[in-house]
Amino acid sequence: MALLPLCCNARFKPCCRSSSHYERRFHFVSRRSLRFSRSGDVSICSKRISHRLPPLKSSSSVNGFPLETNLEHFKEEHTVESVELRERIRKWIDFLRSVLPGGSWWSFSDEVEVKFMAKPVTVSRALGRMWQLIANDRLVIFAGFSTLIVAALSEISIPHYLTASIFSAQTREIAMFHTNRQQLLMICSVHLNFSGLRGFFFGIANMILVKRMRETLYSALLLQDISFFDGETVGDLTSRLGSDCHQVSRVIGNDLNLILRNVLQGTGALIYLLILSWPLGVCTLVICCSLAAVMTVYGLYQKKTAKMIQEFGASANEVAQETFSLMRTVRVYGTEKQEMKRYNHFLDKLADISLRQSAAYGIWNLTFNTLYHATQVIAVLVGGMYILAGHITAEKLTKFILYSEWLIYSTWWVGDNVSSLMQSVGASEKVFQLMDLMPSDQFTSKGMTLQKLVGRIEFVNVSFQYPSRSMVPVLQHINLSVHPGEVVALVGLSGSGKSSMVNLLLRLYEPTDGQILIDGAPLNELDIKWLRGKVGYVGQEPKLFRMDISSNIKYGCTRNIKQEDVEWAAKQAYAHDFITSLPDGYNTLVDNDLLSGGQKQRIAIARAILRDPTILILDEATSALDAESEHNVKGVLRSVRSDLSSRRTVIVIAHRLSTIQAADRIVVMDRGQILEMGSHNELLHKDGLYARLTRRQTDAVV
Ligand SMILES: Nc1ncnc2c1ncn2[C@@H]1O[C@H](COP(=O)(O)OP(=O)(O)OP(=O)(O)O)[C@@H](O)[C@H]1O
Repeated sequence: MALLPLCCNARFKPCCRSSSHYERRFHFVSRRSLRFSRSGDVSICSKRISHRLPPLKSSSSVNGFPLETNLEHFKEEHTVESVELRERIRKWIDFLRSVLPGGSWWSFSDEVEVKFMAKPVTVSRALGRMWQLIANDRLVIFAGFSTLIVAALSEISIPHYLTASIFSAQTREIAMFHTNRQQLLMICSVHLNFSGLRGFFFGIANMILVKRMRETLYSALLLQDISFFDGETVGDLTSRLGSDCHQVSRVIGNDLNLILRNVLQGTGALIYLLILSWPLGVCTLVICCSLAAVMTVYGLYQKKTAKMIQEFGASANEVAQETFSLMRTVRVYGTEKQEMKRYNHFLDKLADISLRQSAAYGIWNLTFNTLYHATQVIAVLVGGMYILAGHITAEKLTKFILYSEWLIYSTWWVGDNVSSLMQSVGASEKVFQLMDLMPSDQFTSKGMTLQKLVGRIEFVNVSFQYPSRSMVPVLQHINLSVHPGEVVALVGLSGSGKSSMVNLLLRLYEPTDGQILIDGAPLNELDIKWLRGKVGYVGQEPKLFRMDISSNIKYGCTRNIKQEDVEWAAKQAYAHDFITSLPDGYNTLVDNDLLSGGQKQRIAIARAILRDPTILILDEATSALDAESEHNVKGVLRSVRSDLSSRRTVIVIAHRLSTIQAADRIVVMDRGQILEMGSHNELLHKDGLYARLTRRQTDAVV
């Protein structure tokens, strides 16, 4: 029985230690004399031993050990074995008790580390939501259900005509036999055609539903605040979009379709049975009701397990996604086994739940078969007596047995499909909860646009902390004014809040206090889409999209862009030469891993330049460039400044202080506050943090 070790792991932690563990402890008691037997360190079992042992007396000896001590030792060993045996038996009894219906083995409550459980959704609400999604294509659904009704009713008539044909042949009623045979053929062909159509329409309905669900969920996720993504993992979200949406979509195409078919056929069979013989019909109905009661319990259990499987599946997915995306780090640090262990942790959880799910399925099957055979036994016993008494014919009893089988199988199918429906509803909870998330204010409110953006930026007493770490102040009372066309550099130690200032400027987060003004207008009152169209941004580790280089450079640019414009921007970013040296030039499909960090940065810089932004933000944009490229990109900054017609405000963050010496103003930050401000020479003269950092970098180079 493989069940026991699993159950021990899961539920009997205090008892599940290996026998060698106990052996070690008991030997410890016997060897170190009774002095230690009452210490707190020794378990209940060892205390029991200590009560039974008589005091030590030393008279004669064998092999240098006192004889009585050896005898005592033997007794102790013997007692230890019997205690161990009793302990094992107790464990087994506990286990058997726990696996009885309602026992603790079936419950998941305390051992599940589900990260995020959504609010429970009722079946009617889930169906209502699905109907909303598919309502525009209701014709397909109506066609599906209409063909289903015809197919189900024609199928349920088949046993009647089949039996009638056989018995009319047996009684040599030739005319009746031909009529029955023709009707049977007609009914069979109606059933075949309509069940084909039913499959077709429900297949289409399924496809439409899964597409709508994914569209709706994807767009709901895309419109969330950036802080939402701080709290969710990519693996979890892709799992909702992938397997969960697929599972939920089964509701209409599979579960409802089959439930309705079987309900129709079961009802038809029951009516027919009651007409044939009402006492036998009532017996079968009672059995079906018992089956339905067991099924309800089973269905609810399945719903619960489905939710857990969904959560743990998503967690496993998350681990795999993270490992694959960091494969180079994993390989270099040789942590394959560690990653396997992390993944296995969730696989074990899944296996544990699946084990209980399978056990529940086994019990359900056993119950079903018992009840099913009970109907046959009752039909043969009672029906046989009715035949002997001449109340019914053999033909009627045959029809009865066929239809009672049909009824019981329909009930079974309904149960199976209801439990599958419950699983789908379980999977729908998180999907619907994510779908119901309100889009970020930035997308719902229409802000104002300015006639012309000149690029004045003001931080007025801005304080900020990230929503995911609301206790840690990241920026405190920042006051900074950047003039149009000015190049301002932000420097400071790592974690001092430079990127956070840029995040606020891009309105990826909202300040917790104070406000940011752009050309004198509060940032949160401006149309953010319009503003972002006028801002160029190059981040610390630019990630490129899996499309060709031209498309990557054009990405997000709303103007009509020609190839010459793309090449111009690439030349400005000193990317043209390396792009043209690639076999497919600008048509090269970008794969993040096949380009160097510096090359990716140059493409990202070209993308920012192509937008011709009024405000250009460079966050460590040249960190991966070699000295020559960096010098050239600095040239781009200089040319931006000297070309009066295209003056733009530039905010640049750099750790390499040589990069920003030419900036108009350097802002030195420390622990979320502005410490110093001025030109390179002024700050050197001040001999503060900036001068210290510059000296350190110069020393490091020397
Ligand atoms: N998304 C986030 N959620 C919570 N805390 C964050 C987040 N991003 C940054 N932080 C925290 O905010 C603080 C400031 O980070 P920030 O990235 O602004 O520093 P920085 O000066 O740009 O550092 P670096 O020079 O290393 O890029 C750090 O303590 C960091 O841990």
